[in-house]
Amino acid sequence: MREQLLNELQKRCREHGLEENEIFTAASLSETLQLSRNTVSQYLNEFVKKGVLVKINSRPVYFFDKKSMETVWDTTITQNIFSSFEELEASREKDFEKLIGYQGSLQTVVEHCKAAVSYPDNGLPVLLYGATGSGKSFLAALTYQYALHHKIVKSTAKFITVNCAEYANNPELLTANLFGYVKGAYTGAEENQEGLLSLANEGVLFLDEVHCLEAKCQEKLFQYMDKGIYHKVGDNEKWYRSNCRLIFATTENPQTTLLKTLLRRIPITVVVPSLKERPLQEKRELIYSMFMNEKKRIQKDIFISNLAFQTLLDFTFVGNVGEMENSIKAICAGVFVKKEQDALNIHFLDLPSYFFKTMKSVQMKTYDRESETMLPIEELHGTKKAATPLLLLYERILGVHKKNDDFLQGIERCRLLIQNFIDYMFFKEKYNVVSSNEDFLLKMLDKIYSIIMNKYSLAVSNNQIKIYSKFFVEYTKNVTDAKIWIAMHQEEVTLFHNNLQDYYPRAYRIANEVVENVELNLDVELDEMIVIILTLSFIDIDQDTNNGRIGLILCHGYSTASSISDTANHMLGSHVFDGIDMELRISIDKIVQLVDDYLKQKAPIQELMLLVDMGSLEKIYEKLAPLSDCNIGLINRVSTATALEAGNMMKQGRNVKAILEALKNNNVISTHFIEGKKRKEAILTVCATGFGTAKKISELIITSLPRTIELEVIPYDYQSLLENGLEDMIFSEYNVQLMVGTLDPEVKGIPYMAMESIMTNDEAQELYQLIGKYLDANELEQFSKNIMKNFTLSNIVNHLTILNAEKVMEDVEDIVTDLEELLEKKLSPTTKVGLYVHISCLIERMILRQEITTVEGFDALLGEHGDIIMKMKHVFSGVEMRYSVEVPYPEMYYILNYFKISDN
Ligand SMILES: Nc1ncnc2c1ncn2[C@@H]1O[C@H](COP(=O)(O)OP(=O)(O)OP(=O)(O)O)[C@@H](O)[C@H]1O
Repeated sequence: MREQLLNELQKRCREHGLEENEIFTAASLSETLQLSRNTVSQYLNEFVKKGVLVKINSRPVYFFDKKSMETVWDTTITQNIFSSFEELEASREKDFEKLIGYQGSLQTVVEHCKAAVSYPDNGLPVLLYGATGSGKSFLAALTYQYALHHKIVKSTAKFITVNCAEYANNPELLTANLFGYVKGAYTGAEENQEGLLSLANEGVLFLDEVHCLEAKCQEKLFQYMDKGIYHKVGDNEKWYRSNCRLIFATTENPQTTLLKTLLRRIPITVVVPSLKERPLQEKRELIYSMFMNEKKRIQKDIFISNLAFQTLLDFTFVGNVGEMENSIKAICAGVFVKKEQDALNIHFLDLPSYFFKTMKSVQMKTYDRESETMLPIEELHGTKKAATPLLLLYERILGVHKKNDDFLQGIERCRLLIQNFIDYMFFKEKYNVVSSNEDFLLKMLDKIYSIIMNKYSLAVSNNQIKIYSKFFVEYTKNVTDAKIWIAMHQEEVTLFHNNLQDYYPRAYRIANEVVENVELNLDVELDEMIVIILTLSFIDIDQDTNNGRIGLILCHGYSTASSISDTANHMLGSHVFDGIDMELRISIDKIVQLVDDYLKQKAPIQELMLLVDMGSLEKIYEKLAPLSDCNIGLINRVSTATALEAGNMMKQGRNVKAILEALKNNNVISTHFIEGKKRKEAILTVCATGFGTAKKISELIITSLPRTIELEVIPYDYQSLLENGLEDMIFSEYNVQLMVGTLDPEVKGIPYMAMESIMTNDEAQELYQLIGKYLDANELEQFSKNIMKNFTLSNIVNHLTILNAEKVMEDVEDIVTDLEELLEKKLSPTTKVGLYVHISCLIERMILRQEITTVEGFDALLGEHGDIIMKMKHVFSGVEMRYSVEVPYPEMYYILNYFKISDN
C-alpha cells in the first residue's frame, strides 16, 4: 500500500508542474487511491521522516518526491520540511543560475564547465578564455559551487584562487606558494610550508591570468597534471600527492601565450563572450541586477532616467561586465553622497562624463533634466516594451503595418496614431514649454523645410513644420532608445520602408531629403522610423485630389493659415485644405505667384477653392483671373467656420460655383468666381505595342457614340506616358479623365480601364459615367448597346487587324494555351482576352513589317530569363511558318507583362 502511494506521488511529480499543487495533497491522493485520508497522511509523513519526500507545512500541507524535485531543479535539497514554498525556493542552492545569461549566451560555456568539473575520476582541467571583466573568475567560483551542490566534491572541499599576474615580478614566490617548500629552500624559508595545491586537495584550484605563469612553473605543473604528484620547492626527492581540480583563466590568446605542452594538457577551452557580444536582454538584466544589489546595499529606492538607462545599455564597456558593475556602483555612490532625497534619483547627467563623449552636440543642447522620464529600477527588468511616448508610437505604427493586410487601410490608421501623438505633444503641459535650445532647433528646421519645399514647390504649413520639428526634438531626447528599438525591429522597419517607397515614391523621396538635410545641418543622426513618419506626413502630395478639386488657405502671419487648415482637415476627417502662412508684408504679386506655383504643383486640377484673410478681393482677383487654367472660387476673411463649411461641401462633391452660391448668405465674407480657361476633357487610348492599335481603339469608342460630344478620345503614345507620367504635355493640354488600352501605363491619379473589361462588360462603369456626362439617358443606352456590339473579341480582331478573325483566333488560342503551360500561370478571362487582342495585333504588325526590335530593359531580361524567352519564342513557330513572318525576341517582353499582372 505504501509503495503504491509513493509510486502515485512520484508519478505526479514527474508528470506535473509544482504549480498544480492541489494534486500533491493527502486529500487528493486519498481520493485517487481510495484510502482513508488519515492513513495516507501517516504514510506520507513516514516517507518525509525517511527523507524520501519533502513536506511543505502550509495550509493545506503538500508533499513532493525529493528525488524528482532534485532532478527538475538540478540541485540538492538539504531539508525535508519547509514552512512555505518560498522557504523551499530560498533553500534551493543556486550555482550557475546566478550567472546572467546562463540559459542564453552563456549556455554552452556553462555546459562545458559542468562537464569539466564532473568528468570522472577527478574532473578535467579547463581553460576559460575571455576579455577582462567578462566573468571568468565568477564562472570558476560557480563551477566550484556546482561541484559542491552536486556532491561532485566533498562538502569540505576548498576553492583556492591564485592570480598569477600578482607574481609577475617574483615567479619563484609563485612556484613556492603553489607547490609549497621545505625549510631552507631559500632565504627566509624558515619552516616547511604546504602549497596551494595541497590546500586545494579534493577541491578546486583556480589559476587566474595563467599566461603570467613562468615557463618553469608551467613545466612543474605538467608533472602534477599527468600523475597527480609533485615536489615541494627545495626537495626534489619526496613526492607529494594532491587531488584537486584545475581551472585556468586568461585574457590573452592561449595559442600564443601558453606553452603548447601546457595547452595539450588542458582538454577543454571555454571562450567567454565579451559584453558586446551578449544580447540586449542580458545587458538589461545585468544592469537591473547590479542596481538591485546597490539598492540592497544602501537600503533606498533607486530611480533612473530613461535616457540614463538607455545610455548605459548602449555604452561599450571595454572592461565588460566588471566595468559595467563598477560604473553602476560609482554612479550610485556619486548620487548617494549628494544626500538630496530619500530615494536615489539617477539623471542622465549623473553618469560619469565619459558617457557623453559619443553624444551629438544637438542632443546635449536639447537635454532637459526636468523632462526626463524617471523609472523605478524594478521596471528595468525585462522591459522589452517601449518606455517613452515616441517609442510607443513607433511600436504602434509598426504593429498596425504588420497586422493590416490592407496596406492603405493600415496607412490611414498610422496617420491617425501620428495625429494622436501630435495632440499629445502639443497638449501635454511639458511640451508647451519651449526651451531656448528647442527654439534654435525649430528655426533651423524651419529653414531646412523651406528650402526643400521650395525645391519641390510644395506647400507645407508652418504648423506642420512645427509639428515635425517637435518630432525631431522629441527624437533627440530618445536617440539611444530609438536606435536600440530599431535594431530590434530592423526587418519589419525595412519592410515598411520598401512598401512606402513603392506606394508613395515622391513623398518617400522628399522625406529622405528632409532627413538628410537635418542630419547634415544639425549634426544629429535620425532613424528610419522618422523617415516613415515624415513620408506618412507627405502622403497627400502623392494622393489624388478631391474630384480634381482642392482647397487652399492663405493668411498673413506665422501660423494662422496652417492652424485653420489643420483644424478644418482634422474635423473634416480628410485632407481638404493646404495652408500657406505668408509674411506680414507680402505683396499681392507675390501672393499670386504663390497660388500659381501651387496650382502648377497640383496640376492637373479642375477647381481651386481659395480662402484668404484679406478684406478686399479685388486686387488679387484681377491678377489671378488671367492666370488660371482651372476654376477658382475666392473667399475672403477666412475663418475656421467658413473653411469647415466650404470643405464640407467640397467633400460632398459640389463644385466651386455651387459652394460660393451656398455661402452667399454669409454676410461676413464676400466671394468671387474665376472661370478657368477651359481645358477639354479627354480619354486617352493606349497600346503598349503601337500607336496603330491605340488609334483603332479610339475609333471603336468614337463609332459607338450616337453623336459627337465635347469629350475627346485621343490615341496616345504608351511609352511617353510611362516615362513622363503626369508631367506629360497631354495633361496640361487636356483634362484627361480616363485611359483605355491594352496595358496600363500607370499614370498616378488618372484611372485606367483595360479594353478587355469593356469587352467582358466588366467594370466598364467608369467609361459609362464619363460619357454619361455628355449624353442623355437614351443616348447613353444607345452608346452602351453599340459598345457591346463593337467590342466583341472577333469584331475587335477584325477591326484592329487586317486578318481574318476566325482564322487568326484559332492560332492565338493555341499560342495562349501553350504560353500558359510554359509559364505555369493560368490567366484570368479578362487578361486572356487582352492577350488575344495583343497577339492578333502582333501578327498583323509582323505581316506589315512593323515589328518591335528593341525594348529598353530587354537585354537584362534576356540575361536573366534567356532560357524561358527562347521557349516562348518557339511557341510562335507555327504562326511564323503560316504567315512567313519572324517574331523578334523583344516582342516577348510585352507578352511577359501579361503574365506578370496579378489576377487576384
Ligand atoms: N554573467 C554574469 N552575470 C552576473 N554577474 C556577472 C556576470 N559576468 C560577470 N559578472 C560580474 O562581473 C564582475 C567581473 O567578473 P569577473 O571578475 O568574473 O571577470 P573576469 O573575466 O574574471 O575579469 P578579469 O579578467 O579582469 O579577472 C564580477 O563582479 C562578476 O560577479
